[in-house]
Amino acid sequence: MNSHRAAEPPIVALDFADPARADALVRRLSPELCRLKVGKELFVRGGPEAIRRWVAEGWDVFLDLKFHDIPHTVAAACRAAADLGVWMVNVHALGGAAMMTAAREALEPLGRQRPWLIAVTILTSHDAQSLEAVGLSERPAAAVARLVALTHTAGLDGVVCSAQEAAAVEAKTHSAFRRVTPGIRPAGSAANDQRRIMTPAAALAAGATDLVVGRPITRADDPIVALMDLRAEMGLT
Ligand SMILES: O=C(O)c1cc(=O)[nH]c(=O)n1[C@@H]1O[C@H](COP(=O)(O)O)[C@@H](O)[C@H]1O
Repeated sequence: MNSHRAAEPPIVALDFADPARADALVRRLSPELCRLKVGKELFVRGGPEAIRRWVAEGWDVFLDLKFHDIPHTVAAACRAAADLGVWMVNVHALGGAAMMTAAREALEPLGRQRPWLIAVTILTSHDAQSLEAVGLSERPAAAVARLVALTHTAGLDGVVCSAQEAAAVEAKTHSAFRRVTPGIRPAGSAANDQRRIMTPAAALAAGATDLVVGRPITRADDPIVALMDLRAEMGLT
């Protein structure tokens, strides 16, 4: 457990159909309170403009497009993400070692300016049954462990996994290897389509380094109250 270290601010998943609504929420937040995640829906609807603006305003933006393609294409896409000034970018570990290595090598020339590069292991919406249906007959935790090893060997900065696997990831890598965990659900909130979930406090206790939270904040009656409650549960004031 990383109790000796203050938790990093949560990452708010801006999964909105209307870019103006995403911006309206961002206007009520501050970079000291949280980081921002832009995923497929907002990016396809709004494009890179808002990202450039938020980065210029001092926000840490995680561009979550989960690249998964041939190495050349993914490397070029990661470089394009870096050119937007984002703080973190992700690929799918299932794209393989050559793809992840190409992504890392595309970012390396940027030195300290480069974004963190992490790999999604097994989506938090999967359980053992749905994994089996796509041909992965191992338990989610075993599949995550295999993909963590591949990601670590490829030299990436961390993984996206469920908080249920965070402790095992830390044990197999090192404490600075990021364990970015979606599927965070405060006690009593709806799981929605997530299957491998944990509460914020339990996720931190299990060794998650970066908590990703979407609907429990963005669909709350008052997103600011929900964010402050989340921060309180994380031990942040
Ligand atoms: O890479 C991600 O961010 C991600 C990986 C994963 O395995 N599961 C997962 O839910 N996510 C993202 O994390 C966010 C979770 O949102 P909520 O389920 O609304 O809290 C969504 O934007 C997902 O796209």
